[in-house]
Amino acid sequence: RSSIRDICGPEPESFWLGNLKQFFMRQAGEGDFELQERYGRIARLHGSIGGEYLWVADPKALQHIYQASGYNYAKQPERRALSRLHSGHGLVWAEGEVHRRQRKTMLPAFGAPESKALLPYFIHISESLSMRWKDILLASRDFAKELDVTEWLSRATMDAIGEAAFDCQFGALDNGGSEVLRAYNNLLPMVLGVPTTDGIWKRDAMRIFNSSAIVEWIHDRQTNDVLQRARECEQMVMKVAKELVSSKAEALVQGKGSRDIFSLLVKANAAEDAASRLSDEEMYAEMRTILLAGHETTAMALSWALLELARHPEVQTRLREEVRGCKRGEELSASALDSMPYLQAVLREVLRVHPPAIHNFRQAVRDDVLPLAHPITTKSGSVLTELPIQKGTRLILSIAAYNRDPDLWGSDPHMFDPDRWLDGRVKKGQVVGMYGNLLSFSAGVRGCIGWRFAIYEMQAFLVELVSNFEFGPTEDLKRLRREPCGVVAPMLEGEQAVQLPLRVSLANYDV
Ligand code: HEM
Repeated sequence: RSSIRDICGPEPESFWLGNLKQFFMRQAGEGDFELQERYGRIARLHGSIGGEYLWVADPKALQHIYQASGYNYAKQPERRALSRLHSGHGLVWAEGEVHRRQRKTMLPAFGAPESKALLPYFIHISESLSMRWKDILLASRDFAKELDVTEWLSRATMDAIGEAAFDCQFGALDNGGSEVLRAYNNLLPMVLGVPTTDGIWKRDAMRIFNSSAIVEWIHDRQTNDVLQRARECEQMVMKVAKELVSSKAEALVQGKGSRDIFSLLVKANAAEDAASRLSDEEMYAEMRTILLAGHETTAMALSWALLELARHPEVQTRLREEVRGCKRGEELSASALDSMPYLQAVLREVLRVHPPAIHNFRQAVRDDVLPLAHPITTKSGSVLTELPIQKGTRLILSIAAYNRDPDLWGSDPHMFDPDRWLDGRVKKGQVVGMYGNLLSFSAGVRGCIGWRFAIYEMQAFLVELVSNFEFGPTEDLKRLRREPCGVVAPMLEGEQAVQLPLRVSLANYDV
């Protein structure tokens, strides 16, 4: 018998989909916030055709799963199989020993000094974006224009990944980039898609095989538009990956190593003993992984940041004043960024309210007992301070709900208010997440390897854009939706494309 059958949760809407339609076919996080409101931090959800999930937002339980349990909570097999479609057998896909080996080789490229050394790349790309926008605004009637900022940020973060991760000029800002890069644009929303009843059912029903190898075998024999696009993308990027791996290896032999992520990875791999070294196939997969994991996530986080600045002009003005006061025309340095507390507070608040990924999906590898920070009362009336978990239990770890827990972030967790980070409202103590105790970068052995890279990149972009431009809302924002499609993407009601139209104008220099 399932150990979670006695846990409270909503009644299933249907046998075919359980609660999955009401949970997933909403704007990002709405299903989570409703469970949080009604059941607290632990709930049971019904999956398709009799399946079930344990939904977890309790900080102590999450800390146990992410931090203390190592590989005891593995990725769900059918989700791993999906990740193979967009990034191959690389780090996002790998489990257990294979993951440990891949991650050990990749870690040195993502350390604190290595990430800090990438700041000049990010400054350079953010200035290029700024110049493009200035050209557009200066040519417009009142130096203001409605721009789809997500489209621009997607291109800019693609160029940033190109330079900082691969030492390649992708040219996405200048000319939309090559065929490969255009294929990567919006790949996640395309492959994982805005949830539909059909899509949710098909994805969840794969659960019955309980094997990523079988689901991958099925994917390899299916044809549909999504799989076709994923395959084309793979073929295109593999060509580039092969060239890149051999040119980096050649540069290393000639002693011409560079500081980009991939050069460091090739170097670290060459230093490994033969048994733990990444194969060529794995290196190609890591390139695809970094391209995808490091591109859309940052573009979306920056988009939500500009949206919140547009909605909160007082935050925008205060941030601009701090940035201009600290920067004073000098080249931006990491220590200058550290001297901007409001910038740090704004960035943390954006990542708290708008985490680009809102769930992690896991499965218990063995029987376990979850400790709970907040006791729960079961359907039969027992009060539990810890929860037994049976091997095979499927869990939905809610980044969205944890990031809005009133016990951790203050009594108004749904409000965007950077001041909570400065006035003591944010609770200190139990550490679950890796940046500001947020779960936005996940945590533990599978936590985001690129989080420092992302933080430097986003800081560089925010400093450049806020000091030069003013952001305001547009009429279209009345139709704005936060769509969960691999990453949380802005879309407009009734339209399919990822987009965020904001009014952008030149910022006043007298302020
Ligand atoms: C705002 C930006 C970012 C956010 C919010 C973010 C978030 C995350 C999250 C939640 C995970 C865990 C996924 C899971 O376990 O299923 C993850 C993993 C990962 N991220 Fe990031 N990420 C960001 C930027 C980046 C960047 C810039 C890079 C690389 C340059 C990167 C590379 C990776 C990789 C390789 C993994 C897999 C780690 C592993 O499984 O060991 N991410 N990220």
